[in-house]
Amino acid sequence: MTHGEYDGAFGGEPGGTGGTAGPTWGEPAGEGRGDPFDEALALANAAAPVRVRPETGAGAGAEPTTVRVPYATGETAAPRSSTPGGGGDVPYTPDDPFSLDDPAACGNSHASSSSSSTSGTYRSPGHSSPSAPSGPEDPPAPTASGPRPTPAALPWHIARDIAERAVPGPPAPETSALGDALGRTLAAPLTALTDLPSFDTSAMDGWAVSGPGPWRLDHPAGAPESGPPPGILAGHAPTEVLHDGHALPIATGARIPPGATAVLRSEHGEVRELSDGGRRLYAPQPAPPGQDIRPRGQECRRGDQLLPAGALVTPAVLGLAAAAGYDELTAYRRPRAEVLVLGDELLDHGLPQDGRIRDALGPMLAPWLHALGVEAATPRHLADDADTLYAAVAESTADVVITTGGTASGPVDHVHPTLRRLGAEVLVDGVAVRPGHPMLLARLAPHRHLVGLPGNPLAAVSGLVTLAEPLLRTLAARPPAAPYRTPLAAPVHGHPQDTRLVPVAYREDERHGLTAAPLHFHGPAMLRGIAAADALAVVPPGGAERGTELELLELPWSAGWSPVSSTGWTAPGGA
Ligand SMILES: Nc1nc2c(c(=O)[nH]1)N[C@H]1C(S)=C(S)[C@@H](COP(=O)(O)OP(=O)(O)OC[C@H]3O[C@@H](n4cnc5c(N)ncnc54)[C@H](O)[C@@H]3O)O[C@H]1N2
Ligand code: MOO
Repeated sequence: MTHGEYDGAFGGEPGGTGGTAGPTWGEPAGEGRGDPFDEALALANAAAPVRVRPETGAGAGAEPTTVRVPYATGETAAPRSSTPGGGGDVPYTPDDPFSLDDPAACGNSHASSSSSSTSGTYRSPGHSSPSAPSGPEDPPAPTASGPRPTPAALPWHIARDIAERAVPGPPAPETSALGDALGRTLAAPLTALTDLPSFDTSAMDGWAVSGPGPWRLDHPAGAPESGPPPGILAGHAPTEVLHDGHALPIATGARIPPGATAVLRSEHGEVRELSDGGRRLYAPQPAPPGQDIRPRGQECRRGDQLLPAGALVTPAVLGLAAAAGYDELTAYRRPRAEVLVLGDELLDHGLPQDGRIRDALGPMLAPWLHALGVEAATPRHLADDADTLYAAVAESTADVVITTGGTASGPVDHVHPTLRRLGAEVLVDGVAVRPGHPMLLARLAPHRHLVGLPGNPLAAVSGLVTLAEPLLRTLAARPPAAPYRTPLAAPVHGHPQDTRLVPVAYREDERHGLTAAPLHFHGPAMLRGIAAADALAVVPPGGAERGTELELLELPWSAGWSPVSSTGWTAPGGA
């Protein structure tokens, strides 16, 4: 299929994105403080210009050029064709900043607002923590419209680092019933409460034998005199000693009787009737001592560490813990997230009509959060109303409130004004990443945060993996995914200054082995690419050639993380 998706994600004003005209946010840049975290936070609130242009690569040395992107224009670039199938995207041409899917949304940086006003209500990290919001009635709602001061977009890796370190660690661990621990992180090592197996166990159906054969087949004590000997079944606790030259039928998993030296599989032995009425067991091969016996403690001894603290409780871990004698586990509780979907244009069912579209984020975010080990209540769709948003955020009891939409500076983009009204401390206000650069992270109270995802659906995914995932990972005490790099199956063009996150699918390549093939339909308003993707490739400014090894962010369902369903948490005010 030939199609021409091109996100055009790099028109606009690169200099603006880089924060060349950053206003004062209350505290100077943290030069010389030594702590990269403080410095990164200072970047987010920098008074001084912050440049994110790469030192090397395609954008190196180039002066930022101002490219005006018509916001509402009749001009529409004709779809370009690109190579069918595989991947790679259309090269960036600086004189044509138009996106085929949405020129305005991506071309023009949110940083292009040139207001030099300062924000007295944003608090820099150096200020004392804001108190928890008191209620929807105070203070008054500021208006959403009008230019917003230009924050400095943070480099993508720094923004992720800030999100990961926005909380010092997880809340205190809890002890829960075994099943409730699924998807959580162990707060203490899993130590065997018993030997495993806890007794010498038959590994096969057959006969427990003592010494070399042939063996006289005993009739177990208490068994009926007629009929085949029932033998020792799993769950029995044989006490009678099996003497040398004797055998007893035994089932897989049954406890080996005292005196037995081996197990002979049923298919390896033959029973013959004797003239005295007894029966004898013959085997063509000898039964060496220990054959088909699982010795007590073979897997572990009581007190052995089976898993370290910090291990993710997967279904397999639940099984191991049960086998090792656990009824409860002590693990970090799942962080609670509340998703607030903003936008009067959104429909929750049926076909898009009359300028209204389906909400693509509500159905996507809750299960995505579950896959990250987060307890996410059913997303709430809020009207585009400042007071409604203020009340919902102020009253939320979630560890992390995740909003979608309303991050830009349109007439009904209420997220920034609401944060100012709440006295929130903005930790990240814009990230040098495409799509999704208007994403934000704010501290509402010492242990409550808000992640503002842009409304364009792939931009929201970008915000989710950039800011929400690292924050929630720290809250859940989950380790970061192991760094993963894979060669590109096709070239990917880059933004001059910003990182790009591009959906990719794994493909076998004759030359490079397993590769990441860039997918089409990666425009900020599109989900078609990500829905077919295994991962997001982190494309550095300037782009990458075929064969270049790029960092990949695997999607939760391809990385093998355990999905966890929501377990009955209902957000206050939630349906
Ligand atoms: N003057 C400027 N305008 C915009 C800029 C800018 O820098 N200057 N940035 C653009 C970029 S980039 C993005 S991304 C968006 C972010 O906008 P918001 O976060 O304020 O989101 P909305 O305006 O509410 O919506 C944007 C877009 O996404 C659609 N949307 C919203 N929610 C959903 C949903 N749940 N499911 C499906 N689609 C959704 C919405 O209808 C809009 O089409 O701002 C640009 N503007
Ligand atoms: O175009 Mo925006 O980059 O979707 O974030």
